[in-house]
Amino acid sequence: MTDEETLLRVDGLTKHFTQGSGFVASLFEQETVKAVEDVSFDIQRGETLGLVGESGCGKSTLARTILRLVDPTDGAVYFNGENLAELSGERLRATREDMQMIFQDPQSSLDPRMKIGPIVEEPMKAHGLYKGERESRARMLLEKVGLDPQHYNRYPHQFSGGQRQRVNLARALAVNPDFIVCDEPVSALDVSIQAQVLNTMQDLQEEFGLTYLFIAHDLSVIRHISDRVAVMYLGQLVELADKTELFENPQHPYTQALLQSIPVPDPRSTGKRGVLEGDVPSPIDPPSGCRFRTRCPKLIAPPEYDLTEQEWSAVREFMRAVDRRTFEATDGEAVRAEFFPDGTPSGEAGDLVEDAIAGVLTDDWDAAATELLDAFAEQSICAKEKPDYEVTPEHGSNQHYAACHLHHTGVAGEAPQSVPSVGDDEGDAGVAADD
Ligand SMILES: Nc1ncnc2c1ncn2[C@@H]1O[C@H](COP(=O)(O)OP(=O)(O)OP(=O)(O)O)[C@@H](O)[C@H]1O
Repeated sequence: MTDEETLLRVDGLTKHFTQGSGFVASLFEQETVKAVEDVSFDIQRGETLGLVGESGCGKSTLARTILRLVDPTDGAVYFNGENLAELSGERLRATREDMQMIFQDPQSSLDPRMKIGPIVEEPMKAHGLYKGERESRARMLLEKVGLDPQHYNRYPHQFSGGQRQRVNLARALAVNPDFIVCDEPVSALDVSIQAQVLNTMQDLQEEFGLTYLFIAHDLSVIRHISDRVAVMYLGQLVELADKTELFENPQHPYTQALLQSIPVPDPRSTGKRGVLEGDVPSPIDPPSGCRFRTRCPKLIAPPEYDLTEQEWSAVREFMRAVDRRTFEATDGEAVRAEFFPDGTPSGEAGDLVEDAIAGVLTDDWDAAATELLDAFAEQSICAKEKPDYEVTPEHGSNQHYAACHLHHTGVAGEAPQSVPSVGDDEGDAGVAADD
């Protein structure tokens, strides 16, 4: 891809929030929420980059930082090759016109006292554009987004949720932008009308040559609209690939878990769905190395113990169960039978496991968990290094980024598996087609 094709370049973008301010807060150690950490990607002209991740993983903060609604802690955003931080005056004003945003809640983003025509005209006025032709442009845009231009004088409450989001679309288009950040634009809408609004957005993209950064937590929505997909976990990008590549050949265990947790409408399917274990850690003190490692079913064994895959799997399960106190510990034999039916490992690893079993039997869960985590989890490459790998794609030729150490050449272990496709190629599972 040439620079000509790149509309937006995000380079090492980082946003930390420091809790509390003022004199009293300054007397205490301040907690820093690491909401976005070292995120980099490009968006090509005319494409839709889908950004997906669980609630709280930093999607909105990333979007707001890209648009400079909040200042970044570190990193840079280049739009049309220009560093946004270095723009001022007329260039900054013109760039702000080119970058618009649509939010999740179509109701609260529309002033209930204003008619929809003037709502659409508002950005034109704010930017001093289209004088003398604002009303005709507003009517034209209402029609383009699928509304009746005759409804120019109606109020937002006279429209359905889907129609109100269409008003928002018309307003975002008012100043003829190149780039629109869409932050969960259909999440608040009934599933039955989501596909209609998404289809309109795709039509508008083609007609107006738009580029979208499309944020959603719903993978079926992401699959419907995206050309490429970026997956975010706890403030960081974990995977980025072409849509087909990401859905058919996911390489990060977090992406795989997300895909496996999409409900499949098949009553015969009894397979265990990929429900993620444990809670998302706090962004105030995120795990070192790979932030997903504390929940990762494929955490890599520390090399020093020379465990078989089966032994490591048992140790990993036991370590997590002790940490989360998910079992009763009254009898050592019962604990061994539950976690190590083939016997505890030999050597140092086995001694550590036996120590931990003794610990939980005397109700010293914290010490047992700390010992196991320090000896095993913290010694894994997953805890020691930030993963950063390019994978050869199986579908298409675009870059496939996967932040998982299973792609490290020195790592022996189970390679990430692809998961079954979750729908047809149009990817409309869960998104109905009618307005
Ligand atoms: N102004 C702020 N001050 C402190 N922490 C914040 C602020 N804004 C966001 N955060 C924190 O940053 C993290 C990321 O939040 P963000 O809203 O970006 O996530 P998200 O993925 O968009 O979630 P959702 O889908 O629920 O909106 C969260 O832990 C959140 O509590």
